[in-house]
Amino acid sequence: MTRFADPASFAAALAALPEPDEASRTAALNRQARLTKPTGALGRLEDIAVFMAGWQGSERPEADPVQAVVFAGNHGVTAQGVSAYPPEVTVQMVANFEAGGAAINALTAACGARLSVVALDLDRPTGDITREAAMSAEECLDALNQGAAALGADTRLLLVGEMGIGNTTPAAALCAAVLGGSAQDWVGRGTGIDDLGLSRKAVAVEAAVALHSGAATDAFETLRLLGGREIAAMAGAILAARLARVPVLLDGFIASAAILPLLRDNPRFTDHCIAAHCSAEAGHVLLLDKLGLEPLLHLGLRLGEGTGAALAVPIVRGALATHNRMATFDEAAVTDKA
Ligand SMILES: Cc1cc2ncn([C@H]3O[C@H](COP(=O)(O)O)[C@@H](O)[C@H]3O)c2cc1C
Ligand SMILES: O=C(O)c1cccnc1
Repeated sequence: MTRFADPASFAAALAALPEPDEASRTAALNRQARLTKPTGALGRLEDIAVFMAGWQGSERPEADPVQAVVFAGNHGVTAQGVSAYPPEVTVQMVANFEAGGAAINALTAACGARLSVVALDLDRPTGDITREAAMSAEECLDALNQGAAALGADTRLLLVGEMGIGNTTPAAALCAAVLGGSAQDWVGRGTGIDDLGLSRKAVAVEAAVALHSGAATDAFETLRLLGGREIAAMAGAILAARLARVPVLLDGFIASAAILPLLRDNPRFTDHCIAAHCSAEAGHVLLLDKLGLEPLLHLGLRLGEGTGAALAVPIVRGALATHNRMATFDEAAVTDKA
């Protein structure tokens, strides 16, 4: 199990990422070329099968067990009036996840994924990022480690989601700090905030970036100063998945923003990630573009929780079903192209 002893060991892990197994990738590519279909006719499903083969180190990879984890955290920046809903909804939704009543419960049941929920110190919101650091180094390290610890030993495909009222604000601040641009480029309506709320949100993001961006020079400090507990936990889980060569289906704007500081420190970081969808949150299109990821789905979701990732699981299952079960030209006695 991955555990980061200190910020330096987190940075060291990020600097030495494992790569996919080239022999398995090549074997999977060769198999795709022999299956009974015109070359390339399964489009992106072929890429997904080869991607899974490389990370799993197997010519015929499997998706199961598929594991979904929802991380929950609270945010001091909600004091700035940046969300349409009150912060107590975070803990109430954790109870709803545990009772099976949230969208992610329905969607993980529908796609055949195990679901667990990790609530991170909900009674201790992070610092208001417009005024202070979100977390101390100890708190940030703990959140990263709780994320890393959530990865199941047998997981073959990881889905990471979040719940945290106000968290589209730190997510936008991470984007503005790492990628530049104005706060307006990165803020969106989140849970459905009105025009006045949206302008308060832009002001909050601007203030947070002005206060912290000079010190937010590496992934750890950026997550610590501008992120949140569930944001750091997602980053920790996605890094632990990489270290275990487990591919990740990325969810929406917040999950994508969580890995942005890691990508800045290691430009190969997203190699084990598939963007499941492009959310309706305004900055997500631009963020995915900067991450170099092409989303599988455009469904207008703006929920988080890992819902978009769960909806993409059947696509991965379809990719592996065709890859593993189709007959080759030889097996089916079908004439290949000349
Ligand atoms: C009932 C409810 C369930 C949710 N599930 C996810 N979110 C989503 O909305 C929040 C982010 O939006 P903002 O930054 O505007 O607060 C996060 O908790 C996110 O997971 C929810 C929000 C609500 C209200
Ligand atoms: O894209 C997301 O993940 C998102 C968007 C709005 C609200 N909550 C989550």
